[in-house]
Amino acid sequence: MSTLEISHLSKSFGALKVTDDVSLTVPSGELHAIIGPNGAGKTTLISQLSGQLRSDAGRIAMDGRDITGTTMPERVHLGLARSFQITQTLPGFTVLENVALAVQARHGSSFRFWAPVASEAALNDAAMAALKEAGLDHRAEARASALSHGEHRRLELACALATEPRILLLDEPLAGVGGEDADAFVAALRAMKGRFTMMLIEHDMDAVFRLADRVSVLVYGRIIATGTPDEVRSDPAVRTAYLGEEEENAA
Ligand SMILES: Nc1ncnc2c1ncn2[C@@H]1O[C@H](COP(=O)(O)OP(=O)(O)OP(=O)(O)O)[C@@H](O)[C@H]1O
Repeated sequence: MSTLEISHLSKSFGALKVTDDVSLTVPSGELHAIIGPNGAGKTTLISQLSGQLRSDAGRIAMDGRDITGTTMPERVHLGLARSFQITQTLPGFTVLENVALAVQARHGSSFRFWAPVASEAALNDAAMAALKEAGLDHRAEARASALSHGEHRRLELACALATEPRILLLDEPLAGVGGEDADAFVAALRAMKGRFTMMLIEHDMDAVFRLADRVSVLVYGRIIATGTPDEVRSDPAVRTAYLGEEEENAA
C-alpha cells in the first residue's frame, strides 16, 4: 500500500481549465471517492494520476517519491494501476487466460526462469487468486466474450489486481452494471479495502457512501470539500453545488 500525494495539479484543454490546482493526500489503505457533476474533471484527474495525460502544473508523489515525470508503464511498474478504461481483454481467450496474461505482463521476464510447466502453474495460481478476489473464479474457463457486462467489469478488475497494485484507480466501475452484478462488485471492492490504497470515481452515490472512507467533491475542476461520507453529505456547499441537485433528480 502506498500514500498518494497530489499537489497543485492542473490540466487545461485549450482555454478550458479542466483540473484546477487540485491538492489531496490519500493515506495508505484509504478508499477515497471523487464525486462531482458531469464534466467536473474527474476522469481527467485520474488520467493525470495514471500518466495517460501529462499535467500542466503540479506534483504527484507515491510514498514521498515524486512520480510526476514518469510514464504510464513506469507508474504501473511502481504499483499505480488504473482499471476500466484502458484494460483491453481478449474476447477469444478464457477468463483465466486473460488474467494470466496480466500476471505475466506484471512480472515480465521473471517467469522465464521457471521450467515451462511450473511457470504455467504459477501463472494460473496467481490468476486464480486475482479472479477469486474479483468474485469471478467460477467463470475461469468461460471465454471472455461469453461474460455479461457486469462479469466483464469484474474480469477487468481481476486484470488490474493481477498487476499487484499498491494504489488502484477505479474509473466508474459500476457504469452500466445493475442489480446483483452491482452488489457483487461492491462486495468485492469492500473485501479489498485496506489491502491497497484506492481512488474511486463513481456516479452511484449509494455505492460511494457505502464504500468510501473519505470523499472529495470536484466541481469545475476544483475540490470544494473533502471529508467522511457523513461530513460531505451534510456540507451546505456540497448540497448546493452537487448533491441537492442529484437528490432532486432522483426524486
Ligand atoms: N481530450 C480532451 N480534449 C478536450 N476536452 C476534453 C478532453 N477530455 C476532457 N475534456 C473536457 O474536459 C471536461 C472534463 O471532462 P472529464 O471527462 O474529466 O469530466 P468528468 O468529471 O469525468 O465527467 P463525467 O462525470 O461526465 O465522466 C469536459 O468539459 C470535457 O469535455
